[in-house]
Amino acid sequence: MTDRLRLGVNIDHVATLRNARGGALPDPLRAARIAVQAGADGITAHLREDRRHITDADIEGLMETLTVPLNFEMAATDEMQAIALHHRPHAVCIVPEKREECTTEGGLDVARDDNRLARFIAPLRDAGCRVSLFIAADRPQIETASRIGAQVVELHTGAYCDAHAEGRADDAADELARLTEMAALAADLGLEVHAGHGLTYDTVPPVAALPQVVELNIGHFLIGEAVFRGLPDAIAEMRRVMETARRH
Ligand SMILES: CC(=O)[C@@H](O)[C@H](O)COP(=O)(O)O
Ligand SMILES: NCC(=O)COP(=O)(O)O
Repeated sequence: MTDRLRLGVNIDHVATLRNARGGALPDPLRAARIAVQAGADGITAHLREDRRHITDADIEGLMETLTVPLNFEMAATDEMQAIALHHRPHAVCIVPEKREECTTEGGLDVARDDNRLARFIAPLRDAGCRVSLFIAADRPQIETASRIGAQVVELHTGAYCDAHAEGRADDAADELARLTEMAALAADLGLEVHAGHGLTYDTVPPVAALPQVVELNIGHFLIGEAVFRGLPDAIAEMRRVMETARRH
């Protein structure tokens, strides 16, 4: 298998660090530029409703300066829809959000909220954005995503990564089997398949090796790793690990 797997670098946590002190540093836009120079195919940024990391000004700056596609992550709210329709980023990835959560805890419940989400994504598609739904690797979610007109699904890899990190090898294997089966189902239904959340150098290889997966979005680990080895090197190593897994 030789198809190049795209890497989207999520810069949320550069903004987390900036916001810890207020002010302008470290600058997420600079991180985005460096990520692109280091081999990122796209930039991902999540404008949370509480603006805990990425801000409206960050999104505006990314739209003005990015030379690669922006994957704009947002909740399915009227406020976020208006922002997306104003900027018209390359991709809009709709994610579930709970204000009190530490990070995105699960996938969007597309199966239960199908009618509302169908109405919600239609204008985004009409505006030329690729609509992606961030979902668990679960058959009803994937079938509904396809039925309501999403072009892309991003499979949540958090449960797999958590099981791996906690040494629950059997659970990690089960989660990986689920990702494998559901990536195939999504592709069969004509959906473009992405994956992400919590991926590291250790957990990325089997996900990168899934032939249906064409894009990985990775952030928290890379920004953490950048503290020790620098952002270009952290990203270059991720590319190397992904490409090695893809070749085998
Ligand atoms: C949707 C997703 O998995 C992440 O891209 C998202 O950005 C997570 O939110 P935090 O970055 O706030 O943890
Ligand atoms: N959608 C997943 C993403 O953008 C990155 O998630 P993480 O690597 O920050 O956990």
